[in-house]
Amino acid sequence: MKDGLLVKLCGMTNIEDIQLAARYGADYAGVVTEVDFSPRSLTIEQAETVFQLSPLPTVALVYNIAWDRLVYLVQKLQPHALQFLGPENPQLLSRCRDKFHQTELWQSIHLPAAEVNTSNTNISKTANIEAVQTPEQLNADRLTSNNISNNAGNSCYNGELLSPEEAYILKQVKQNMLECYQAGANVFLLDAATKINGKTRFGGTGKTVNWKLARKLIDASPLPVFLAGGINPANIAEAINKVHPSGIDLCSGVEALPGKKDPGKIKALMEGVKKAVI
Ligand SMILES: O=C(O)c1ccccc1NCC(=O)[C@H](O)[C@H](O)COP(=O)(O)O
Repeated sequence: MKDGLLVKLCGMTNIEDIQLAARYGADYAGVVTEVDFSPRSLTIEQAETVFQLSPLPTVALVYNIAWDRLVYLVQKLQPHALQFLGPENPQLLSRCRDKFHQTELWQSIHLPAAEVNTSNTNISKTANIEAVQTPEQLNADRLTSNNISNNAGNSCYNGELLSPEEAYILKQVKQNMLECYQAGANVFLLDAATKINGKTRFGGTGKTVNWKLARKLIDASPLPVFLAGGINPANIAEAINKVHPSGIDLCSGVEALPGKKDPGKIKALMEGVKKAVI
């Protein structure tokens, strides 16, 4: 990875937007690939030209993709990195580590959206998953009130008081990050999971995460961590200064409409980055 604060602009659907991002100094272009719940998703076939022509290192974002299709994706698109949007899956990371030697493995780590009041009652209304059935959804499961209620009592981390719910999430997420690191992950991205229209969304939500938790996870992480979730030109400097990430990752905050970037917003964002890191 490069030195300095890194910028990944995500949800790219066309080469013009990636060229624009490169001109303004972004470091990575993220393309959501075969994710049916994203309005910005491209099929592998649609993404081919974008990956071939990209002036920036590309990150292919996937969710619950079949193994054969993933192998095909890597052969066809040859991304710089694969980013797994699904809940942490050390077995999958290990399998990819063994198979794809040239490809970095990036893992999204989901936290509740910041405006979610993490009291038991509200968590069950907003971040709880109504049908937690598969092992892949364990990440979402850890946000549920049942889990949290077993961990009552305030905890203190680095002198700062955390609510019982925050302390619970911190402990669980640190453990998951450790397992992913041991399985071969190269980068983590902290992003918001939130319910929109009754469905839990694992990214592209425009919602910020709990920055206090994010900072603590970054301080404890053995790997570089990007901060994602609801970052935009107006809050970028504060995000960098408060959270100290290795990089930032954003999508909707620099869009004119879903899937189309806004040059003015990208320019304003990159100016904010420069101001914050000087
Ligand atoms: O961008 C999407 O449409 C998307 C949908 C589902 C999962 C992930 C998605 N994007 C992944 C990203 O890396 C985004 O940059 C990240 O989630 C932050 O999005 P935003 O809050 O809109 O900046």
